[in-house]
Amino acid sequence: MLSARAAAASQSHAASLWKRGGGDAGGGSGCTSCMEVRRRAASVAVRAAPPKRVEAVAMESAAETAHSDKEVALTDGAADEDSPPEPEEELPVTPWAFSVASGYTLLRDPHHNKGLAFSEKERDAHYLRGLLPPAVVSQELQVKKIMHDLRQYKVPLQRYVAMMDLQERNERLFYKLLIDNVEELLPVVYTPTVGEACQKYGSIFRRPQGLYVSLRDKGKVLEVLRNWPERNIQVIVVTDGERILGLGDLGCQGMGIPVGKLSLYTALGGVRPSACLPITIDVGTNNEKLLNDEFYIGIRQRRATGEEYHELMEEFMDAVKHIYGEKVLIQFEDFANHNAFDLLAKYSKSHLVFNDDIQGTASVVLAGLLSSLKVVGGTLAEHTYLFLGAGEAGTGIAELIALEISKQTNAPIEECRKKIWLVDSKGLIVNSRKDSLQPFKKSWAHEHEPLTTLLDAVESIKPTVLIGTSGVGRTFTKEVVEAMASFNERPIIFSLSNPTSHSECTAEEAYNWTQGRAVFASGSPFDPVEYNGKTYVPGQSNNAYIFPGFGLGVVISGATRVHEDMLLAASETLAEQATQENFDKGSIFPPFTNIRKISAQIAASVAAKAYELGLATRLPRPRDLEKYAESCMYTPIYRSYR
Ligand SMILES: O=C([O-])CC(=O)C(=O)O
Ligand SMILES: [Mg+2]
Repeated sequence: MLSARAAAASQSHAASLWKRGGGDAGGGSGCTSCMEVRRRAASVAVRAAPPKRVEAVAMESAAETAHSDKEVALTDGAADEDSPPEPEEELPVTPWAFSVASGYTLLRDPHHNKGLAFSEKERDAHYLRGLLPPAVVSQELQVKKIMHDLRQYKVPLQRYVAMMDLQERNERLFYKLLIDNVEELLPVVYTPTVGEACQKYGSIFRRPQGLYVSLRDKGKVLEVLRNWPERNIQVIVVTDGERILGLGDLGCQGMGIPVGKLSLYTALGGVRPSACLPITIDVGTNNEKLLNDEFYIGIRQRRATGEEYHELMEEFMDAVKHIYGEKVLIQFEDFANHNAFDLLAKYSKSHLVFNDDIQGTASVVLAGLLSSLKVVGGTLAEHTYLFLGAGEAGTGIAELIALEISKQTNAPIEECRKKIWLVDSKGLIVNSRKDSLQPFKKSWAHEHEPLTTLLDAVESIKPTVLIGTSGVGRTFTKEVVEAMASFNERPIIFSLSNPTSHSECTAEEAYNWTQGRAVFASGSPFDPVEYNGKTYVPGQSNNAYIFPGFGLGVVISGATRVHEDMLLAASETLAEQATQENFDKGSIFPPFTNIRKISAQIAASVAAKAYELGLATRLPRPRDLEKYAESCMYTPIYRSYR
């Protein structure tokens, strides 16, 4: 947040622009400090406004400053000390004029709108009198009303659309609702409903919620990024839409995923909404259905590949660094295997990058395994692991398990990998297949006779842990699960593919086919299951437990790179949060209701690791990192604009 002086300075900048401005809202590159003005002073580029309204902005900014909490102070500090270098070239003068967010405009500004919660005094001060019905209500009552409305919708997609509308109308209320009702609303704004939303994104599209960078923008990506109205971005989630959850290529409509992930960054991890930037890279789609869909929102061509693809990605990555500096966390999300590993390997040398599907999923599953051990006994090294699916999630998890075993036993990583077996669409990954394997699978090719089915692999390897990351539903058949139950007292079975319809088996199947003995977790949520008079509450092994806290830890420490030890630290911290009470109910994860506390703990351990590794740049190191993380978290309580 700007200091009062800076706000006033910004305001005079706004005012002078107002004098200079030509009128209409529109695109075009924005002067970066004007972007600040737009956000900080709640200005909206619409039309020239009378000077007295400009004063109202200054008052509002001052009020916001007065109410600024640590969440804001942190970003201010960051902006002062660590502002990314200003671009060297001359910035174009924006043709925009700025009016202020008061009156009617204020009601349509989602960052500041409070609807009926504007007080009498605020209504007087901000030209709202008469624009709202007389009732003044609390934020709590607004939450109650919207939850009541949402529950009237029987179709999940209608709830999703209602939530997106709320986010566009009143951002703080959206986050308050999500935080206060996290268990109920996570499946609405996130998996599974977000999957259906992406499939139908063109039809339900109302307003853009992120930035679209398409092949047509080649050579102009910097300009595209400059059009985004925020300056101090801390986290970007970017997808190219090629592997959305387990649903495959959804092209440009994958945008629902970065939008959803970033709303969890804010709700679960406390990163300010204005510091989050959802991006979709549109290089076309190979999804014929979408190419023929009249409502499709992306470019209508088959996917660009090879040099053309990588040139656009490179231009994008360079532009991000140029505009936002080195400390913006770039989360790669739902890229296809054939790009995900290469992009991560390439850009982890030059950028602060994190692949959620490889690293985030690995970290949450490792946490799930560490707490499963408290239920089934043994050490990580004493178990045998079999995966169905050898893509980003499968190999990412496998590698993190091997790393943790190596850390615990001091054995070489190659030895530790031998405890872990993977099955892909062609069968068990074995040495004799090595030549034809994609590079990221090669380290999992062990000595064994070739086997083509999962059931054969289960019967031959006799794993204690079975993990599904195949993206294909119902592949853990009754025979497979019963085989697991025949040689394990407590088989560990994780069906991780998303959304729910792609889960390798349901929670009910896992409990029924093992007579309630399975230690089960899934990627998407399942309702509690009754079996033999006992209620089982299955845990959700979803990277949503990790990435919000992980990202917060990176941001508060000013880490410049992601290191695998930071992932291990996140896993260990999450594993410590599961209690005997959770185990008794059948879950190896704590409930999402505690997630903000858990995220602060994860952030603290990730930040501590970053300091230990010399990767943190925010100095001095706060003494109590958990308290510091908590104090930095965004809260959606309304501010007073008097
Ligand atoms: O989004 C989720 O629920 C988990 C995830 O990253 C994926 O399945 O790709
Ligand atoms: Mg993903």
